[in-house]
Amino acid sequence: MSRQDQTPVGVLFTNLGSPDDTSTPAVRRYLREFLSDSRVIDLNRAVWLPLLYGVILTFRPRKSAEAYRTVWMDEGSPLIIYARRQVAGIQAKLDAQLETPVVVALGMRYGNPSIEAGLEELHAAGCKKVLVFPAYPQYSATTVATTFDKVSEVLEDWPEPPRLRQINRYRQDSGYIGALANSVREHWEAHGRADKLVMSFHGIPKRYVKQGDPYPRDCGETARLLAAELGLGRNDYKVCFQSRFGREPWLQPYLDETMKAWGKSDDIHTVDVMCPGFSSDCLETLEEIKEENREYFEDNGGEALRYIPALNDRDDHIEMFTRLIREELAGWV
Ligand SMILES: C=CC1=C(C)c2cc3[nH]c(cc4nc(cc5[nH]c(cc1n2)c(C)c5CCC(=O)O)C(CCC(=O)O)=C4C)c(C)c3C=C
Ligand SMILES: [Fe+2]
Ligand SMILES: [Fe+2]
Repeated sequence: MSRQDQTPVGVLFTNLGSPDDTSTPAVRRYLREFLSDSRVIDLNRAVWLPLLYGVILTFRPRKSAEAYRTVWMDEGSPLIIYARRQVAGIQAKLDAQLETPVVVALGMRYGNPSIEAGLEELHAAGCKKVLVFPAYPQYSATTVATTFDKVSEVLEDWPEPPRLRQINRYRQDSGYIGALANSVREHWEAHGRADKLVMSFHGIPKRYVKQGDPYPRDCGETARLLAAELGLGRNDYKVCFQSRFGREPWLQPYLDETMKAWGKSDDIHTVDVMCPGFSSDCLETLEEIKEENREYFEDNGGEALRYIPALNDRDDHIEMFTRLIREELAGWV
């Protein structure tokens, strides 16, 4: 049977998503969808919705839109641009490596292109089997589980949903750890080695961890494996958590407090910061780390904070994604 005659298998590649543009109304629409998700904000709706609509969606969109404008690229949101390049790169490698046709579609949990649009694209291509792959190395209910929830919600209305498989994390994958280590070594070759390496992960509320979210354990495992791969001692690096949102305690140590304290210290002059939990650069890396936290460190007396880019569309990153997908498709292709 020729390749064209075979039923294709689908891959729905997903990430968080971004606003459609950097206008305040577009950012409000995006934040409304994001922050209405009860996996992200689990507070009682009668308490949360008045706060969301009354306070947060009134004041935050304008401020966030300004921040998005500082990172926006010619073709749009960095997160979406890199995700599109990842999808194109994976598609090209799968086409070259497999006999069975595989179609890779992009779907964002919030905003566009949506998960619904991605699933419909795969349906239109004739896929009856779909692998859902959220591009988060560490599992959290706030990111991975909500992606699977959304897929189920969309498929509830379909007369014949596809058969599904899922990838729910890849925190320990040797190709992932290897690509992170390569990116650090290349940064060191180009800029020299700073006094400290910070591995900064997006935080979540501590309460979610008490309720069973394994996310910080996943972050710790990635950090330990990466440190071993780079031959780092306990004092050469530090794990921090960024992007705190709201009043309750989040995972600690907080990156911003650490950068302020290190800026004031006498023995730390330079810091390299990387974000292993972000498969693509985005607002939270390009604005919050490369701009905001660099200022916290340097304005408090630090010499230089150098940001190590996310793995984005590096070939070793695309290769790792492609291999993971092939492993997960065993028996289907
Ligand atoms: C990588 C993993 C992520 C986890 C875990 C996560 C949890 C989480 N996030 C918020 C609140 C916000 N996050 C925002 C942006 C944002 N978050 C992630 C990833 C994770 N979030 C990414 C990749 C991005 C960037 C999106 C982009 O378009 O570039 C924002 C929006 C931006 C802003 O207004 O500041 C909020 C808000 C919570 C509450 C949470 C867990 C409970
Ligand atoms: Fe977030
Ligand atoms: Fe942020």
